[in-house]
Amino acid sequence: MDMYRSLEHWRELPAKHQPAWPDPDEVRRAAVYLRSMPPLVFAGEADTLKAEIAKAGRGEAFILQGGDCAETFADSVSANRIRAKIQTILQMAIVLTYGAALPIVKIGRMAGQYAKPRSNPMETRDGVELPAYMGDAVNGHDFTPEDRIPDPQRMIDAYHRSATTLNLIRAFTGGGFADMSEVHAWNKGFTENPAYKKYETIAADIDWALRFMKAAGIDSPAVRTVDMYSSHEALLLEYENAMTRIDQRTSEPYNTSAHFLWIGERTREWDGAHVDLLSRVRNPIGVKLGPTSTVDDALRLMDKLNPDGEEGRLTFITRLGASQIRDLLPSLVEGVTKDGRPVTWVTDPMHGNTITATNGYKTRRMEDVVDEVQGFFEVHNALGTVPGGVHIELTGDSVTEVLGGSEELSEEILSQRYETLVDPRLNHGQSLELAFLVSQMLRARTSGQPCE
Ligand SMILES: O=C[C@H](O)[C@H](O)COP(=O)(O)O
Ligand SMILES: C=C(OP(=O)(O)O)C(=O)O
Ligand SMILES: [Mn+2]
Repeated sequence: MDMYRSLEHWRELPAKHQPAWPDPDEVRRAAVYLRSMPPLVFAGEADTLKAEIAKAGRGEAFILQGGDCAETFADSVSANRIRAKIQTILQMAIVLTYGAALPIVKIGRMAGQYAKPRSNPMETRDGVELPAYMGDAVNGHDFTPEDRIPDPQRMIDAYHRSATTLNLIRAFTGGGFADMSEVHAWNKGFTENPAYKKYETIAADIDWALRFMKAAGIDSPAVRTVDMYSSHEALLLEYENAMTRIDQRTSEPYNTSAHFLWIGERTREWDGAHVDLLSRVRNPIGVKLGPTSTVDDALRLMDKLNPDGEEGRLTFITRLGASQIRDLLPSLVEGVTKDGRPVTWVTDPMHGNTITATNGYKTRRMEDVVDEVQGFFEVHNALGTVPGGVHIELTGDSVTEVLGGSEELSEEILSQRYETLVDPRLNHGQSLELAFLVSQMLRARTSGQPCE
């Protein structure tokens, strides 16, 4: 099969969770437009990220991937909200760097996280049935036929909004905003909140380390700028296909919509369209593995997505749930390790821990999130394998969507600022708290001391 034909092979395979676009001609026109537009990322950047992910797989770096469950077009015009998210990720990264004594690979669920698979394709309210909200790249959230009917023009909007968000990410992370001392100063502000005072000692230690670096004249560009990569779930096949281009350097296909793409738990069939589409591009790729995943599934995915065992190419993002990770993860890791082809293991402690509060809100408990990460470390430490990173749904704002944490967010408070359109996100404080806790787990691992 020639390359151009093989890139379209996914069209012959079963494809789950695709919108019921009313007019196929409009979809084709949108795809033609997208194909005519410039790439959002450069293939060389995806290669650099692949090398970073390879390091995380070997235990020489640690991945922090975070952002909204579903980005929205409304938020994409708010520089403040985007900046708050970037700031949160940078603040978390500095804490993790200190704990791990390793570089942190920063990947946003940003600049393209606009499409969502839903449990039910339809939503019914007061006897009226409409298509479920599938993310701003597909339809609108308002419960009206005008909003909910999938509109291919939205894929074009998603492209433009991804471009402006990515531009802001590049500007902030390269333009002085990411200066380590600045970022650390924000963290000191965080530990001034009485709820988070217990992390003051670590913040003071980081402060001391930074002063030492300054005194010793360590002032490389790495202290003032950071690399931050973009990622999203590669759900919309027409969009991802249109953004797939041949790299002029290597003559290989790359998905140029983001540096890192992942395949969701609901579309990860090894013989399905999503796996086929991503099997043909050279970006680093992730696959979510939920509680029903078997070793056989993992091996088939490796055969399809990384047959030659290229380091950094394939990341398994497990999302097993706090109550199951200690039972389910060991056999998956053992089976994959026995195969010998490398993968990078990342934990998503969000999606296996979703619950419904007694007042009906879709939420998660911070203690479950922390426990799943703890279980992830325990399993890898016991097996002698490498916990390569964390994948978190978060925002930089003070929303009230996840229960618990040191600010003890309760069910009654959820309604105050419940703003997510799909899944509950850690707020700014909860995200930083998680970073402090994971930093302690990383430090315990590096130093060989048990975590308190
Ligand atoms: O983000 C993940 C899924 O898209 C989301 O959890 C699905 O949510 P639903 O069960 O409300 O459809
Ligand atoms: C859809 C998501 O997760 P999963 O595929 O793990 O359910 C997500 O990451 O928002
Ligand atoms: Mn989600």
